[in-house]
Amino acid sequence: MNALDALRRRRSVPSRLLGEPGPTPDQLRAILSEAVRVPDHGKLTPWRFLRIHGPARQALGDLLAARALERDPAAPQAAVDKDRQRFSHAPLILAVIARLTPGHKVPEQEQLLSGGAVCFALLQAAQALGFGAQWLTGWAAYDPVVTARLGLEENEKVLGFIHIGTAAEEAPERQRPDPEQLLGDWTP
Ligand SMILES: Cc1cc2nc3c(=O)[nH]c(=O)nc-3n(C[C@H](O)[C@H](O)[C@H](O)COP(=O)(O)O)c2cc1C
Repeated sequence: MNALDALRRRRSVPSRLLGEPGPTPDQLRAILSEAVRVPDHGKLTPWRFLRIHGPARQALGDLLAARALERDPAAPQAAVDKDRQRFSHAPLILAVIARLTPGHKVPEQEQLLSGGAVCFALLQAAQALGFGAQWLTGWAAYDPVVTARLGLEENEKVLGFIHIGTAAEEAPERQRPDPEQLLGDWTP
């Protein structure tokens, strides 16, 4: 498959449809090597990865469930259970963490965008190796208690949890915007 075909066929696989096997250590290395090739103004490397796999997935789910009840003691049981299972489907989750340098001549927006490109590159590399993947955030990515437990520093943000695994079934295609509708000509 050429590169354009691969891009045309790209789509996310919902995390609940992702299971074993996940990437081998060599495949993970290949995926990460691809992801760090993103455009990065000023070579700041304004991102890092956190691997969540094995029993750490359930531990993070338990942490989320406890925090969900702390945030809202009346949270419905079904919602809390969903949070508990959030990281238990895909065998591997890579949290992409932005490491921002405030006040740098490379604006923070560009540092964040570079991290967004990393997230997308992870999806593409995982798909190129035959895996399914999905980029998720959810409330936990923005919750200060959860991010502190993930070990984030003051200048860091979760840009996404990239869930990677083997798709149990083909994901449905979603309707895509018509690019012609989005294209305008600048006229002087
Ligand atoms: C920054 C970001 C965060 C996202 N977070 C969620 C999320 O928390 N829950 C969700 O259902 N989809 C989320 N999505 C959407 C999915 O990643 C994905 O786009 C969607 O499942 C459609 O798949 P596609 O990649 O084939 O368009 C997010 C997308 C982005 C870019």
